[in-house]
Amino acid sequence: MRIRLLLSIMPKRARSSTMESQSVLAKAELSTSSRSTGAPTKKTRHDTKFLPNKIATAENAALADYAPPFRKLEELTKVCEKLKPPTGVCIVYWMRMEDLRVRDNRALSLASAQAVKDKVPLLALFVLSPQDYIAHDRSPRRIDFTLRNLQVIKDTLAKQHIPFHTTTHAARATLPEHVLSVLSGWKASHLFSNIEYEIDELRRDIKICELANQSQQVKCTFVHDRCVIAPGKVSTKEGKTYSVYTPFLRAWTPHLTDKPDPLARAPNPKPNDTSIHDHPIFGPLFNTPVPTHLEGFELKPDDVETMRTCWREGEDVAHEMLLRFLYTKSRTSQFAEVNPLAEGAKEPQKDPKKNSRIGKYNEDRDHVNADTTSRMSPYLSAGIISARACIRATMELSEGKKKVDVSRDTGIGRWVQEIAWRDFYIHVLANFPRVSMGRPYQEKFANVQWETNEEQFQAWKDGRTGVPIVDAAMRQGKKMGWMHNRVRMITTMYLVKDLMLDWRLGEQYFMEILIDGDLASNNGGWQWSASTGVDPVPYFRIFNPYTQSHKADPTGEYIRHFVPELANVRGDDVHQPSPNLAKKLNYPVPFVDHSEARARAIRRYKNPGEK
Ligand SMILES: Cc1cc2nc3c(=O)[nH]c(=O)nc-3n(C[C@H](O)[C@H](O)[C@H](O)COP(=O)(O)OP(=O)(O)OC[C@H]3O[C@@H](n4cnc5c(N)ncnc54)[C@H](O)[C@@H]3O)c2cc1C
Repeated sequence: MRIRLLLSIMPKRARSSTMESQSVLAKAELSTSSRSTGAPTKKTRHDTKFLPNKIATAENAALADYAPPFRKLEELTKVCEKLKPPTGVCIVYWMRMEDLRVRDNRALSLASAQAVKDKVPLLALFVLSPQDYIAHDRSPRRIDFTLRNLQVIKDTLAKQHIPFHTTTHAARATLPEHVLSVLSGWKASHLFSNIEYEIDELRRDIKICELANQSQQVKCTFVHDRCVIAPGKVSTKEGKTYSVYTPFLRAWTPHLTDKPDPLARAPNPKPNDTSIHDHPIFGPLFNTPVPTHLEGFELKPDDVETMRTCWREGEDVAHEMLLRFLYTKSRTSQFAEVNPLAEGAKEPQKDPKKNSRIGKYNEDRDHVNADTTSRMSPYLSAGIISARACIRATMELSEGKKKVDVSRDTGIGRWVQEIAWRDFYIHVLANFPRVSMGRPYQEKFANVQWETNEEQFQAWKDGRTGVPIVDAAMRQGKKMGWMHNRVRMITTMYLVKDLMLDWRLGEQYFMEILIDGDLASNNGGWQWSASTGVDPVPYFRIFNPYTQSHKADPTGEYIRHFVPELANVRGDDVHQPSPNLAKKLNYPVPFVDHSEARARAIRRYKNPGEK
């Protein structure tokens, strides 16, 4: 029944190849997507015949949870370690979408060490996979950001005489064979990569390991790099994965002092010999261009400008953003679509531990009317800076104290806890693949009855629900490709509990517009608000969007900026304009009464399957 209800409206992200057959949903995705005013478009898909299946059956999700591909990859990696490949003429580092950096990159560092040991050159590879981007709802903004960063990486590596080759491979099912054939053409003996924990990516790497083990030509090494503490390391006494954050954090913290040191900086790659430029195959790789755009993922012209202003590419920028957060104070003039690193946007603080953005993070982090948070998420989710580099920097701020501050009472400690949330959701993703498969973590809520209302869903996307804080946030997302955490929580809760629309619709939409779209954190956030996830908000604790609005935007400046209809409204009215005022200002009135909607949501969650 639920599926049938969804069919009429539901465009859904797919992560797994063992999905229920729902090509109808996929077709709906192509026809009813979020491509209206202002949002980046996917006008021409790279491959319109590619219609990924959408939601896994409960049985398939349970099977995947029972034997997570992540565990299988770990086992296979051990087998690979024993392989003795024939002598090759190069070593290859395969960069993927979540480790777009040269500094402090474990797989790249290991690949370089192997190249030095074998006295052969190091080569770097990136494969653009448009079908994966369609299946995973990658936003054009994220793809554009990736391409911009790849260009920086190509230039950086070229200075070290390391060629960086970017190719495009259309059919994602044959990506493993494609990568191995590139390696074979280059006569590579070793392949190094950082692990990606999404189910499709894990299955792809498993296939590569299996093929490489069969052929005995290439030794594959997949290493943990994305988290501060690797998935699998933090477990309960019974060896299980934590599904509640607080005990996870308690168990996570002692691992920070493990040996080998999880915070240690991975050495930078060593340069190749300059003679590589004369090599008949490797030399020309220096000249292969990084594409400036990918068909089907082009940005709208005005979006190009905003993305380049708000989210500049490159590792240096990521590190500068971090320093800005650690040493300068937040500004009301910086909460919106401006260059965060513009001259005058920063002002070093005398006592940063108290006065900087991080110093005030504990008190201010939920305020959206200033740039109170780091804005590191686009850089962290694309791996342009490592999470461990962020933690190391907080230690330097704590006057070189050896221990990492994880206290709830300090700004630094609170911020480190947010990085731990990031780890938490990645650990969940690795160990409970069901969250990659469109299933609720808590299967008991799979049958909650959703409304099917395209008009309301569209109004939510467009920021025209008549609830100012929701509308401001949705317009911020559309404009900037980024939203503050607090308003992500408010807007998601509003879609799910007030409008009673399926959380997966919103999850997909966020992926399509955000530049920091990341399956683990996005799914974690959505399932938190939908009360279906690991450690979620209880279903009966429903945000009142108007109370939340006062707390998040105490001055109303954020609403006035993003909702120009309300630009001249002062006082409480900006949070909840009366119907008369709304009419006068050509601003919508809400679709639902909050207390009635709240009662409806509680009823439906209490009795899944019933209206
Ligand atoms: C519904 C929903 C969807 C979200 N989708 C994403 C997403 O696609 N990508 C993404 O990176 N984050 C996502 N988050 C988490 C969070 O909202 C953003 O990481 C944060 O707003 C980014 O701003 P910042 O870098 O200034 O964060 P800061 O407050 O400065 O935090 C520092 C870093 O900690 C991590 N972090 C902070 N809060 C969380 C959290 N709740 N869960 C996981 N990691 C966290 C991020 O890497 C962030 O950059 C989502 C949250 C919700 C509620």
